Amino acid sequence: MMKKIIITTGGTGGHIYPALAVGKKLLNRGMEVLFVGSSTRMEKDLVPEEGFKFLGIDVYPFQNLKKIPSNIKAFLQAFKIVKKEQPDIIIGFGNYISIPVLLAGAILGKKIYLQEQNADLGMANKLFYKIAKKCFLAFDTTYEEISVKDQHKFLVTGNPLREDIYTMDKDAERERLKIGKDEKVLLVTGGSLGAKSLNEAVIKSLKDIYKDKSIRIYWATGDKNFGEINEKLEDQQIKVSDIIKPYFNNMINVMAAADLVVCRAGALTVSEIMQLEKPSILIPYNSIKVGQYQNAKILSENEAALIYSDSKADEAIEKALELIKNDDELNKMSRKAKNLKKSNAAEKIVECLDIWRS
Ligand SMILES: CC(=O)N[C@H]1[C@@H](OP(=O)(O)OP(=O)(O)OC[C@H]2O[C@@H](n3ccc(=O)[nH]c3=O)[C@H](O)[C@@H]2O)O[C@H](CO)[C@@H](O)[C@@H]1O
Repeated sequence: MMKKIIITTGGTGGHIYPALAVGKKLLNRGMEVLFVGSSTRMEKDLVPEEGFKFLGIDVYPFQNLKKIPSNIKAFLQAFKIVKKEQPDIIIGFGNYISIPVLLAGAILGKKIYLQEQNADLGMANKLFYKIAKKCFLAFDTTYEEISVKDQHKFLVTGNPLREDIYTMDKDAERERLKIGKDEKVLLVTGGSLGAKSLNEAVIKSLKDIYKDKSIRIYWATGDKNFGEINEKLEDQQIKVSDIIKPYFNNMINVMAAADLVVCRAGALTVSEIMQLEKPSILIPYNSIKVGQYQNAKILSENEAALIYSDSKADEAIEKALELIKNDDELNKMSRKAKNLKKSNAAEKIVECLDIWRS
């Protein structure tokens, strides 16, 4: 009989893309896959666009006490879904959004698996790993921090990335983007939501960057800031073209073509940097809650990246413009990033799931 898997996740690209990567592997191997996420956030569009069945529940961050009634409702919605669908397993990809389905799954005695994208275990995964069959980790450092008695619950696989990244070639992508032989590509990205401080720093230097014909910038601004940025650039008489966009659907291709990446330290971006062997300058989002500094440290402690604080975003851009001209240093950083990569995580995760016996 066809096995059924519920995947639960949402909120940001960093939680959704790895879930989609695993979902696709499962579909290809003949499994039935159902996604459950928030009815209001990115996953409600992203997941169906990728051809998956999606059910939305009305879940909100648990710190928001006003939302308690709504979250009770979300749990009841999740309970109904799990009871009706009778999945063989449930896989949670972190975020508060995954909590109602995982809780329902636990009560109904379902096999639970987890995936943690970040260096530090997030709240949802901390809550559930003890009852899970396995929690798949992106980074070795996370495993090393876990108490010895719990380590058997964890397996380091790397982050599941979009499949095409594993065959991506820098020269081919540069050709496709019509990048000249002597042109240096600087990619600036604030993650799936954009980064205000980073955007402001870029605006300040954009005229200089444009003047320097040897540098081509690709800049993902995020949706929120794009309108405002557009106005500011118009004031400076800079034309927004296809290299400055709120969001790049072809981010992996642009990153493959890049010589240097300046970005936040979301876990997926960090894993993509490793996979594509890119030197980077990281400006972690400065909320302790999301743990981006810990992600950034993995690259910087291995000399593959430099870290700047949010308040030093201007300096980070200045440094980027200097570093991008230093091939020796870029090559060295690239080699260090290469040492950290862990390929084919989705495949490894799927192999470990207890669904292959009839
Ligand atoms: C503010 C916040 O809560 N951030 C969290 C969120 O990050 P967030 O979703 O911002 O960041 P990630 O770097 O993990 O993932 C972003 C993903 O979106 C893609 N992308 C991004 C921009 C773009 O224009 N096009 C595009 O395709 C990237 O290639 C990447 O695959 O989830 C991550 C994974 O749990 C966490 O590490 C972050 O701390």
